[in-house]
Amino acid sequence: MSGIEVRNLSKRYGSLTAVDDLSFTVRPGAVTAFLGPNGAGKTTTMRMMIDHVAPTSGSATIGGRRYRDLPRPTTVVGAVFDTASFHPQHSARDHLRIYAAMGGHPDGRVDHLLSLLGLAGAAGRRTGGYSTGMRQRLNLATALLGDPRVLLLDEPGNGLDPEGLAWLRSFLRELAGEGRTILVSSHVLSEVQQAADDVVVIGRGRLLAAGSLRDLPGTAQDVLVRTPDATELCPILAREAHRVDATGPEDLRVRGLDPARVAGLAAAHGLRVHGLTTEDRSLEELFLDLTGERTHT
Ligand SMILES: Nc1ncnc2c1ncn2[C@@H]1O[C@H](COP(=O)(O)OP(=O)(O)OP(=O)(O)O)[C@@H](O)[C@H]1O
Repeated sequence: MSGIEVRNLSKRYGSLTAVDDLSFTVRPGAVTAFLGPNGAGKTTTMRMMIDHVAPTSGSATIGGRRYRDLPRPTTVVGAVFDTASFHPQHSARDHLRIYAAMGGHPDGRVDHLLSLLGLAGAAGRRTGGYSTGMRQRLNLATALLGDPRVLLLDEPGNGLDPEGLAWLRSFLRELAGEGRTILVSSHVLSEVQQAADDVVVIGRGRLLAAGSLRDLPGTAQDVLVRTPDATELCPILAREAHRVDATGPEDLRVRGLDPARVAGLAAAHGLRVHGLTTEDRSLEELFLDLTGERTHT
């Protein structure tokens, strides 16, 4: 088993609570998007998973063990952080050889990874002249040296162009298809949405939502109700719905109830419904709602 379990994890820096009693799991064989606006605590959480930062309280385990208790951690977990840097005079091949030697990984992994990540042609060039996209690929190659079952990627899409992002998404899907556990953070949902099976959303260090993308409340559909009896119907729907908003004198937007249930509740109370339509909500909207970066109308 190589899932990640985060339990009541907190990190305080003086009076600032960067991570606030977080609990969630990340399963193998899936891409889990770790989402939250800048400063939400994503990097701090991921760094606590690999002992770069000591938790104030709580724990993070990988396959049931703390990182420090793993016998050869780089064969279990590969991590890529935004701040990773390379010696500008070293070529990508030099860089990977050094890290392979340090981790005790076979030298043969170096050329394998260079070609897997599309860097074979540039392998002899000094990394000082690499583009952002090439650096991100080299970061990934470094993390994959130990053929780890778990990958922690902190904002790997930063600075990538649309083509690079598309490549990254399909690469992550491939890795998850091999049964690996992939946790990938981003503050831009659209970067990872198409690649993700699951999401963990945090804001100000706290968990806002976690689970399968499909099962998250609100990712399905909103029901738009046109009714002259909006005032009466609104509180009735609100008892069962996730949320009901009056969008006009005769219009309600209902989240978390299917159209048949909305119609059924109206009929049961003798209230009139003149129109019932559904509207898909994008995860982007859900994300903005959850993180409070947009007030709902
Ligand atoms: N070493 C530190 N000392 C003090 N405060 C810190 C430290 N590291 C992080 N913080 C603070 O903790 C909070 C969470 O930061 P963190 O980098 O984990 O967020 P993030 O979600 O990864 O954001 P970003 O996407 O901007 O990296 C921020 O307010 C940050 O300023």
